[in-house]
Amino acid sequence: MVLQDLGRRINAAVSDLTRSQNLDEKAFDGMVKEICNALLEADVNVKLVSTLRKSIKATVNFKDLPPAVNKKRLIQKAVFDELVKLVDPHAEPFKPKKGKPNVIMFVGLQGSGKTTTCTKLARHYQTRGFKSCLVCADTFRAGAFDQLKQNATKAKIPYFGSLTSTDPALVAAEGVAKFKKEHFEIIIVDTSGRHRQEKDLFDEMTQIQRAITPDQTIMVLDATIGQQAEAQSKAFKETADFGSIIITKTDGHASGGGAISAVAATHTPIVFIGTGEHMLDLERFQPQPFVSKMLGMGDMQGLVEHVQALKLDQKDTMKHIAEGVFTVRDLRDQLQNIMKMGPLSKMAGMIPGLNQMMGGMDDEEGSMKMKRMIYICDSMTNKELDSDGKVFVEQPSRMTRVARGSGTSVREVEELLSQQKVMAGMAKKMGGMGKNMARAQQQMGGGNRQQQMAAMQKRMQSLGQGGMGGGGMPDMASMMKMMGGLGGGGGGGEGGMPDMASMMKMMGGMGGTGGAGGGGGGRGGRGGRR
Ligand SMILES: Nc1nc2c(ncn2[C@@H]2O[C@H](COP(=O)(O)OP(=O)(O)OP(=O)(O)O)[C@@H](O)[C@H]2O)c(=O)[nH]1
Repeated sequence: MVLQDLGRRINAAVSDLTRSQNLDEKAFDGMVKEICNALLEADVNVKLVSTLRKSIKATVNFKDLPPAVNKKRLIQKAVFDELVKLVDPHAEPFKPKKGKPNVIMFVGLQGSGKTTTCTKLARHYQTRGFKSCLVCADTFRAGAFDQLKQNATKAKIPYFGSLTSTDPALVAAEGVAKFKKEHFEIIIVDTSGRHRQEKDLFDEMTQIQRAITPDQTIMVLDATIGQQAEAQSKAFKETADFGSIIITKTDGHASGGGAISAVAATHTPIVFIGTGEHMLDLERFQPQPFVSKMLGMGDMQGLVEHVQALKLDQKDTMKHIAEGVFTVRDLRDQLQNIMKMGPLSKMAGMIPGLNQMMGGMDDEEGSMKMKRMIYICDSMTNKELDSDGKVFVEQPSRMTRVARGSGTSVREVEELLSQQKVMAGMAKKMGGMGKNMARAQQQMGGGNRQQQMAAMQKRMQSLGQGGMGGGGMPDMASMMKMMGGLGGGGGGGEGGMPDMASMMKMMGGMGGTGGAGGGGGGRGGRGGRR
């Protein structure tokens, strides 16, 4: 996404300055200029850029800086804070209430991604325990109801609409009344769009609004519309007075700055951003984590939320690990969990520094590698799956059978068993930790969450030094679970940072770029035949 390019440019400008020997006012001015150019090229409104420039200069106030002050940190912080201010409307976003109907109406131009986003949002709330449903009040575009129906069915969300009615306000009112009666908590109403804002569209919007009196109106803005975003959102604001914005298609090649400027123009919070066409491609928007991610500093809070929302099934694996066991089936379950998380490149954006590290790592290659590993597991018997893998040492001919059955090679089966052995070695050590969990918790309990996280990281690190050194298969999901439990209030990139070295090692082993055999280093790693 181009916002990442923007982040990279800003980062480079700050890093160049802070690395240079001559940190004088001229160099500082040059950095501010480069940041402003990058923002302007990303379509951020010129007035906003000018304000940002003045604020950075005023905060740093280069002339009056006493020599003892750590200029580098001050400059970095000023740039970060000003970028956060740029996307922070200082308005509280709407929070739906449990146990009562929350009617949410969507508005936006045709093709902005309304229908897709309605379903994503309904699913988002559904997974968080809200009884959610969808109403299609788009009677303008033929096929709109069908599209909503298809999306809703896929996401298992109840829906309402009409193939015959031509009165959107009536359909909306009927749908909302029906779902209120059925005690739905989130009722999302999709409305029609037009190619441009025109009188008919705005009349229709006000009629629907009057008919359903929504608790929240959300405007959907396409990130690709650039500078027009500001005028468009102002026009919608005057008519429909929306309370939140969702920016879609931030995964594309859009500059995105126009949409960001709309926040400032309307003093309205962005609540979510669309990051792809898939149902799960919706991320909660918060100014600090957003800027962190844009600058390549990661978004740990987003990552934890993403993983929690997936509701990964890992009860058995966690129990096994606590007992010091890790079976072939556990490995299979972990592979499945990792595949659910979405493309590695997306996850990498949330993990500080990982994007740069990933370099040429290819999503498709990594995912194909994992799929083949799952095929291997699926060709095993239940007894083999629930074993510690030693059965294959006792009966090597089974490896050939499994390879044949899964359409893979004996080498790949060996690699998988090596991974499992590495993980089993780790589990054995963690088993001790499980037994001593009460004591460990007591040890960690005194501190705050960040201290708890640090304690846990230390544990992971000490385990990782032995077991994962050889490019062992990741236990990413368990790691995430630990982070989920500990890092809830992380505050984005600056909050609880995970142990990046371990994380990257884990991710590195996953990419399928040659290291899967686990041949090197670690005590638990070995690539050879058992
Ligand atoms: N890449 C990407 N595509 C998206 C995103 N959100 C929506 N889309 C795509 O944008 C296109 C238009 O989305 P719709 O949901 O049909 O748009 P709409 O605003 O409902 O359109 P009307 O019903 O005609 O008003 C579809 O192909 C979606 O898959 C996103 O975040 N990223």
